[in-house]
Amino acid sequence: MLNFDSVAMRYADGTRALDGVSLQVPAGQFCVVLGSSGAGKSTLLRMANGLVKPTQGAVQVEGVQIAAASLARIRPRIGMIHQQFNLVLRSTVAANVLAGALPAMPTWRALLGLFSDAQRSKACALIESVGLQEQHLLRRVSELSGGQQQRVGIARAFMLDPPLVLADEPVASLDPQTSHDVLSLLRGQARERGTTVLCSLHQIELACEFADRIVALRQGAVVFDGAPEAFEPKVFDTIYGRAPASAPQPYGPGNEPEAMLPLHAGGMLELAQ
Ligand SMILES: Nc1ncnc2c1ncn2[C@@H]1O[C@H](COP(=O)(O)OP(=O)(O)OP(=O)(O)O)[C@@H](O)[C@H]1O
Repeated sequence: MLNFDSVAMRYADGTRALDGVSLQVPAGQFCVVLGSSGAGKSTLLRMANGLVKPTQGAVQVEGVQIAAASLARIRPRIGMIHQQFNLVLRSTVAANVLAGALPAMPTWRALLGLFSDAQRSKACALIESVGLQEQHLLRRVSELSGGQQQRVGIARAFMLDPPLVLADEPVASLDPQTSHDVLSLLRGQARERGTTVLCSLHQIELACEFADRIVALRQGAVVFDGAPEAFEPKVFDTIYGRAPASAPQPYGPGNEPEAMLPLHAGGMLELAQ
């Protein structure tokens, strides 16, 4: 579904954000990119929808290489969920969710806001499926809590039934309980549709609870790639330079990850110093 082929990113000021990252995310996988601030998570996710062009290597979505010429074809196949929600605060919940359909609409219809009945019905169904009630439909987004706003963001991301969703620290600005609820919702929506998700997070506990696979970055390089239960305190130390506050909860019986692709037994890569 998503392939990063030896990608590197060196920004104009010389910052090396990514350094030779190779990663293949198969269809249907919930893959969490974990790392401390500045590790390169956002850069990696932004490469996957063409917002950042790698200075080395290439990215393919569904086998199509991301390039200026292919972006119009690829973008409607990717749903985006943002840390700061990126909603139009003065607009209603319904209008924000409908905006998720814009990338696939002819420009003139998009400009006039000419959504079809099918699109309106779909938006209503999505709003309900993310746990918002009918009375929320015409409420301004600015009146909602952070957790409710991110539910709107999730509904918008699924409006075109994209096979791939990129979630860039979707719970970074939410409290722990709301973070858990929102990630659970995202995971449920993705599982229901077989959607592939690449999601960046800071919180190891959430990564271990919801990911099929964890890819940990440190200083732009992959230092771990494997199943949550293989994520040992040693790896945590490598990423964050300290021990976890509480031991991550591994998957238990009946809650095994569906798909995982450790690079080799145990999923450990050489640990960067
Ligand atoms: N446009 C830019 N120009 C220069 N340097 C940048 C740019 N964007 C990001 N960087 C740098 O690249 C490195 C990786 O940044 P990135 O935002 O990808 O990390 P991150 O893991 O997402 O961090 P955070 O968790 O704080 O969002 C950092 O050192 C950052 O300062």
